[in-house]
Amino acid sequence: ADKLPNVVILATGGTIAGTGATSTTTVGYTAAKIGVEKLIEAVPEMKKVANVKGEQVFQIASESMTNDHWLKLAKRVNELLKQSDVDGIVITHGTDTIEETAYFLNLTVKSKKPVIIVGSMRPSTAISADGPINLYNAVATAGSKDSVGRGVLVTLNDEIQGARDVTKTNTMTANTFRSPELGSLGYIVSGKPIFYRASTRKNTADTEFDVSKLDKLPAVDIAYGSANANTIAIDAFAAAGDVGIVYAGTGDGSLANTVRPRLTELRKQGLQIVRSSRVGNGPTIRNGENNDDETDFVVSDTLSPQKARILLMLALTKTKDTKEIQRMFYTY
Ligand SMILES: NC(=O)CC[C@H](N)C(=O)O
Repeated sequence: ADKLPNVVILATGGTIAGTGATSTTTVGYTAAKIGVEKLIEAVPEMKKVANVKGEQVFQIASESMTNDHWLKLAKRVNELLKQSDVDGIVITHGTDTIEETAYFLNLTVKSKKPVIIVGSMRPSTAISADGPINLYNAVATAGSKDSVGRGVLVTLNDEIQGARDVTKTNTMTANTFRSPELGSLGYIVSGKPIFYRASTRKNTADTEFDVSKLDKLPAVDIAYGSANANTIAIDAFAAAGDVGIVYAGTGDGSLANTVRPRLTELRKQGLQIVRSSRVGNGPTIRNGENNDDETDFVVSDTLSPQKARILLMLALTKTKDTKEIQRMFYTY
């Protein structure tokens, strides 16, 4: 018989480690309560698909995830994946920012070995809690040779999503994770991942980013467009010393005539401006709703504002050149 793969579970908190007052409490529970050993004990079936070890890296609700947490996590993942006795990693995580951590690691993990991020929508104490099956599926996926070289994956609800395109689409339901338009990558059927597609964008071992020597990331924030838009938020970001702003514009990243001149001015002062969209689907197109060559802005392509923030931070660790940064947004 084949030897079982070695999978390390890095626990960070979230609802998967949450507890509610009663078995019918599915909203209004407390996230990030249960430790990694308890999570592992709750799913003895995992031992049939992998040798599992656990590490508690943080114990937080994922809305409180920071750049510093990401740097620490990426460094630990890279350390572990260098070990010949580690075949794959599972990260348990709150669902609110799972897609951001997944994309950050998709750009900063320097290995083709599987990295799977998993969470749950119901706390561990709920009837039909989704955490245990999600964790089992994640461990099976992390231990599978079929998962090698596919970038960081998010697995919930028997589905496999790619880090670049996945997003939380529903505040409450178990099937909240989708990759709208561009599609999920596959399913997990009775503990076996089955892949149907892959993103054409570069990831993990094939990226140009290296955070191993960084202890901080460039300051980048997101401003949100709407009717009656003003410059209060972007002025504050600039005053606070941000080096980049992602503007979640309306439609195809369109900018109100009350906003465009100020963004253009900030670009001249050296801030990097990425034009993205609040719509959630479709590309923000270069020289579409704005003359980006003239204003010297970058467009986010199909990245959501929250993922554009991540790529802009990493891009700014390498270059300040707009053309180069735009190339990165078409590469990752
Ligand atoms: N379903 C969840 O995991 C949400 C709980 C919490 N807000 C978090 O993201 O950690």
